[in-house]
Amino acid sequence: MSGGAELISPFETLGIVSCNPKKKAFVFLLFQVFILEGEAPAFLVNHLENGHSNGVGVKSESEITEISVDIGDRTFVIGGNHERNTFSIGVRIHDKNSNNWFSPIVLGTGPKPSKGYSASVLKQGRILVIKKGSACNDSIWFLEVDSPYVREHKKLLRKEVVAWSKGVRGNAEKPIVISGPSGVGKGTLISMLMKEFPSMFGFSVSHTTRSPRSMERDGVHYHFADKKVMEKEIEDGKFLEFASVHGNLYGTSIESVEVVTDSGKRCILDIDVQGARSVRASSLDAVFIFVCPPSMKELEDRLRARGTETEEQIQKRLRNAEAEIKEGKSSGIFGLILYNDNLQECYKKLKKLLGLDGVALVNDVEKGINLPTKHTVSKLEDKIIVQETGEETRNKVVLDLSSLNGGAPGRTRGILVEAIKF
Ligand SMILES: Nc1ncnc2c1ncn2[C@@H]1O[C@H](COP(=O)(O)OP(=O)(O)OP(=O)(O)O)[C@@H](O)[C@H]1O
Ligand SMILES: Nc1nc2c(ncn2[C@@H]2O[C@H](COP(=O)(O)O)[C@@H](O)[C@H]2O)c(=O)[nH]1
Repeated sequence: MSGGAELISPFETLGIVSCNPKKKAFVFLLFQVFILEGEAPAFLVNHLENGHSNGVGVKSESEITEISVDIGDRTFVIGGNHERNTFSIGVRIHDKNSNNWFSPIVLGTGPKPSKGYSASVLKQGRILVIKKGSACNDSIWFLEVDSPYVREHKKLLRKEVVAWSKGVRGNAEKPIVISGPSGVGKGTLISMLMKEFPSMFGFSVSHTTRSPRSMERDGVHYHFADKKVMEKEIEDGKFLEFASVHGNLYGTSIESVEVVTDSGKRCILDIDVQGARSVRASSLDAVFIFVCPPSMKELEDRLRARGTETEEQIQKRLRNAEAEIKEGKSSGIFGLILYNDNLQECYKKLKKLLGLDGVALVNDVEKGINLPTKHTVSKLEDKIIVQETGEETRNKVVLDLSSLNGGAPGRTRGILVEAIKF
């Protein structure tokens, strides 16, 4: 698994030549902009006249529930079924000055439609959206309307942009990115780590357009993907990084990382140097490790002995390896460099680098507190008070948002939850 500078990419077939995968994703997004232009507003301004209080209003009609949030001259209308999208709730913007409606470009994966929402406007251009009646791990969401990530994309796309990010309680350990030339032993080292520490580490299952090897299983080693489907998902902002490696498309979906992190495990990514560069430029705060072979001869021997590639593919991988080793050592992407000569020695060093020689890593993920289905929401500085409604109860859940970190295109972490029962 690995790749150096690969010349052919799926984007070049579209006449787009850029080395930066992020830029390529933006170009795809630009196509979306053209599709959105000229769309008629799907509902009317007077929808907003119902139930506004403190800048947040709720409209509920049988199966349609939407919430409107005022920020300055704009109203963000979240929810409803105007997008006819069963995968993620819709977002519309009403500009009060021009009385115009916009369908913004919506980045990231948002919550699935629900029968009710509450919302609260936060600092840093974020709206907290609570899905009523959802499981605790799916109830807290953030719609970024003026965060640094959104502003960057607005500038690039010259269009209205909003971005979803799922809220996660507590903080998980930093993900680990492992790169190195094909055949150096990345997969072997990762397997050893996962075998020895199964409850501590989880593997980010990448997508690839290459064909499965005989022992590889879909969803375990890779998500084996159709090229067009994968390109569409990249276009939809679902990938943290992607790259053309040894002639195939590979990528890490945001979901793949989050599935691992949500389970309270530390996520390991096995990706090439181009991918590592993109992750480094993203909001994912990770540890970067580069694995070097003792020599090119030894690398070639390992690739041949593995017996998974044709002679032509081996030659291609070896050619790419030279550039990749050079970049891995000199680019400054990788804070840690490991030589995999003797496997057991290298594994010992890896464990030491990760602080596993004696010290146990504990993930501080709070579990088990559900938000009440029927509630009101109020804000007190950095705390959100979710007050259960009903005749008999005064139970509250307090969400402390003072240590939020992360955000779109990944999760928003650091939510501290306290239940107060009466
Ligand atoms: N230190 C080592 N000494 C000898 N053989 C090794 C060593 N480390 C790994 N190998 C062997 O080298 C081969 C390649 O290892 P592995 O598949 O883990 O590489 P990789 O870096 O994950 O490659 P790719 O990027 O192509 O997936 C395997 O057959 C593995 O058993
Ligand atoms: N940029 C990314 N590179 C990836 C990803 N998943 C794997 N890889 C790298 O591809 C090569 C080849 O892998 P192989 O399984 O075909 O031998 C290897 O260097 C991997 O590190 C990914 O999601 N993104």
